[in-house]
This record gives sequence, C-alpha cells and structure tokens, in this order.
Amino acid sequence: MEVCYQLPVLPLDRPVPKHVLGRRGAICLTSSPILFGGPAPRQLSKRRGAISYDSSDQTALYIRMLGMSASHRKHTLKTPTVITYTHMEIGQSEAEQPVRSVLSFQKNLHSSHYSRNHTHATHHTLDQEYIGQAKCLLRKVGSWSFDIFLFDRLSNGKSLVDLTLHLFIDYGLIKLFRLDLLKLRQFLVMVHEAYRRQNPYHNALHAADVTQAMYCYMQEPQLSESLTSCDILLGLLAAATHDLDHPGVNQTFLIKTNHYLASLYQNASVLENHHWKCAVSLLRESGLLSHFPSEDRQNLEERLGSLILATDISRQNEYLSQFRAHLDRADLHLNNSQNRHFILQMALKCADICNPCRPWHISKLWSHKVTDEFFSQGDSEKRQNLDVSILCDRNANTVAKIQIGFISFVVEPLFLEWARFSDTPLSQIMLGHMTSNKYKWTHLPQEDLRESTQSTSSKTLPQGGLGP
Ligand SMILES: Nc1ncnc2c1ncn2[C@@H]1O[C@@H]2COP(=O)(O)O[C@H]2[C@H]1O
Repeated sequence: MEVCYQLPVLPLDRPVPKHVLGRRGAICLTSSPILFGGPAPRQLSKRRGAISYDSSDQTALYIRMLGMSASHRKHTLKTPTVITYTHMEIGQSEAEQPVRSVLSFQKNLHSSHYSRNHTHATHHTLDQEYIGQAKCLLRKVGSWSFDIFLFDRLSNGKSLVDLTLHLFIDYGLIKLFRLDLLKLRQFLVMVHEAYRRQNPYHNALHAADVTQAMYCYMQEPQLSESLTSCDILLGLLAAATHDLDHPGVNQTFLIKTNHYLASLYQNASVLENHHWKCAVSLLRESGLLSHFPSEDRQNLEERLGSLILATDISRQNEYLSQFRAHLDRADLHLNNSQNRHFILQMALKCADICNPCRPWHISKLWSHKVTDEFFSQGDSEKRQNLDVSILCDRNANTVAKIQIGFISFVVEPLFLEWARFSDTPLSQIMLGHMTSNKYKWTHLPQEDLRESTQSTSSKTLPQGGLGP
C-alpha cells in the first residue's frame, strides 16, 4: 500500500532541525532516495576479505577461541527472504526435541504464553503500564550506569519490549514513520518471545542491554548531530533483534553437529544470518512497515542485515582495521550516508560487547552469565564426545581468566578506537570501568569474585515482588 506522507518536507540527507522534532534531533521522513533507495552501503555489495585468522596476534587468537574457525569462513550476504524457521533445540537429538520444534517460528510465537496473555495489553502505551519505579528508572535510560537487571525485574521480565517502545516514543519515531502503535508493540513482543529465555546470556535481557547501550552511543554529540531518522530507526531495530533466536551455542558447535543452519548459510556468519532473517521475518509478519514503499522496505531490510552481520565477532579485526584506517585518515564525515552506516555498525559492535565497560556490579553479572553459557556448551560437547571448545571447558577455565583475555584482546582494542572517534566523557567512563574491571578480575581472590556475583539490583526489589 502506498502511503501518503503528510509531514512537512524535511531535508533527507541532513539531520532535522531540532525545532521540528522537539526533544530529539536527526529525524526525517522515509521514502528518501538517499536513505532508502540510494546505493547499498559498500559493505553490502562487497564480498569480505579474510579475517586475520592466520595472524599470530593474540587478538585473532582470542577471537578464534570464541568459537570461530578460519576454514568455515565464506561470507555472502544473502538476499532477504522470508524463511519459516523451526526451533531446533541444539544439542538434542530429533527425538528429544520438544513438540514446539515442529511448529513454525511464527506459530510458536502466536501460541506462546506471553502473546496470549498480553494481547489486550497492547491497548496501553508503555507509560500507562509502568509501575512507578520502572517509569522512574526509564528517565535514566541515557545513563551508562543504567541497571538493566533491575529494570527487567521492575518490568516483569519484559525490559526489551518496554525499553525499546519507550525509545521509539521518545525519539518520536511513531509519528514520523506513521507507525501503528499496536503493531509496534506486537512486533516487540514477538521479538522478546523469539529470544530463548533458557540461555544464560544470549536472551532478551542481553538484547535490551545492547539496545540501551546503542541509545547511549546514538546520543553522543557526533552521532546525535548527524544521524537521520532512518539511522535511528535502524539502530534501535538492529540492537533489539541482533541475536534473535540465538541457540546458546556458537557457530563452531553448529558446524560440528551438522546443524541445518550451518548448511543453510554455508558455514559463514551462520548465527548472524539467522538473527537477521528472523528479524526480517518478524518485521514482515507484524506488518510494522507494511505502509512503506516496497523499495524503502527492502533497503531497510538490507541495511538491517548489514548491521546485524557486523556483530559477527570473527570479523572483529576486519572492522577494526577499517575503523583505524578511517581514523588515521580522518575521513569519516558523517554527512555521508555510507560513513554514517559504518559508524552505526561500529556502534552496534561496541554495544554488543560493552558489558566489560559497565560498572563492576553489572559487568560481573554478565561475565558469569556468558561463562555459564560457554561452559554449558562445553558440557554438551563432552556428552557428545566432541572436541571441547577452548573457552567452554569448565575444567580448564575460570571466569576471571576468560574476562582478562576477552577484555585485553577484544574489548580494549575496539573501545580505544571508539574513544578516538568519540572523545567524550562517556568514552572515558567506559574505558575507566573496563580498566578497573580488568584489574579486579586480575587481582581479586577467586573467593571474593564468587561472593560478589549477587546483583545489587536484586537486593533493591520491592517486597512482594512484581510478578514472575
Ligand atoms: N564478558 C564476556 N566475556 C567473554 N566473552 C564475551 C563477553 N561478552 C561477550 N562475549 C563474547 O563476545 C561475543 C560477541 O558476539 P556473540 O554475541 O556471538 O558472542 C559473544 C561472546 O562470545
């Protein structure tokens, strides 16, 4: 359906004057040949070169330990198509798989507990539903010390839905893009449901955390002055959906267990391609963007893919070298749409692995969660007589050891470059937490680290709780 946009014509390739928007800058209309119909970002059309797997540098080694293998890399960016996914329970035999695995991805969502019980709630806007404390906390959504664990509890475990909806409203995206609030909420509920709650780390809470971090980065001066409405829409959508239906194991595991996703995506960015296709699938099913001209919709889906694929940690060095080269040449001009897209990719990459840069009481919780997931993959590998992935062997690792390696070889190199690009108080705060967290993992006795894993946020919950 063609849509008649009746909002005033705004400059499409420039940030929108603040007075047009109210509180937020950088909003403009859709249907822009620049934003939607323009040439696909360079990363979309180009086949990737090989990552420095052969390099002996420690960063490459660490990244390889995160579960990628050079021989499996063959990058292609697939054309978005709607694929009906089934939930395969990784590590289980066909016979062990629960009945829901034979349902389609969408049917699963529709028949889910959450969807059934929240259909009527879609008549409410976010703020109407909020209890006072969650609402209060949301006022600090732009703060780096925002406690997503506490917010998740206050929002009855649906932090991803509430936080993302709040940001859409806050940015004025609903009006600007003529979004249907009910469809938006339904879409976000479907996104929430498509994350697997049994994963210790790759679940909806991680997506909420990444979305909040992405918001912080998009609020940084350079970005907030230059991002367009489409960039913002994409940034939020990509952050919220970037790990959809994550199975809780890495690509190597999928490859060595002959999982169908590995063959579907030819062993290249298997998980990221899956997350992207799930996101496209949910976008189409929800009809959220059905009023956009099809060319714009397609462009948005492709850009969404390019952002989500950038979160493939095995390609860290590739992106980092590009970033470094741009910074050395000082040629990242954010009035250029391709440069803005690249910065959004880097921002999403930072948001995805920013947990070691959070305050200690939050950061250490993520560290334990991600390690739980690694170790549970290792246990499954042992049960199946497979080689145990290095970081996944609970007998050969400690949380502290993993954290020190991850911070030194993956997080620090990325955030140092980010701070070069965005030399702001936030960047200094993140580097400060990162350094002090690394110090704690290095110097605190193991017993102290174990004792301190209880979230301060869980202690601040009101008596009686707020539901399941
Ligand atoms: N605190 C952490 N410690 C160790 N590895 C991490 C941590 N946070 C994120 N990661 C890894 O970084 C990866 C980023 O991409 P994935 O989400 O696929 O998987 C993530 C984990 O493997």
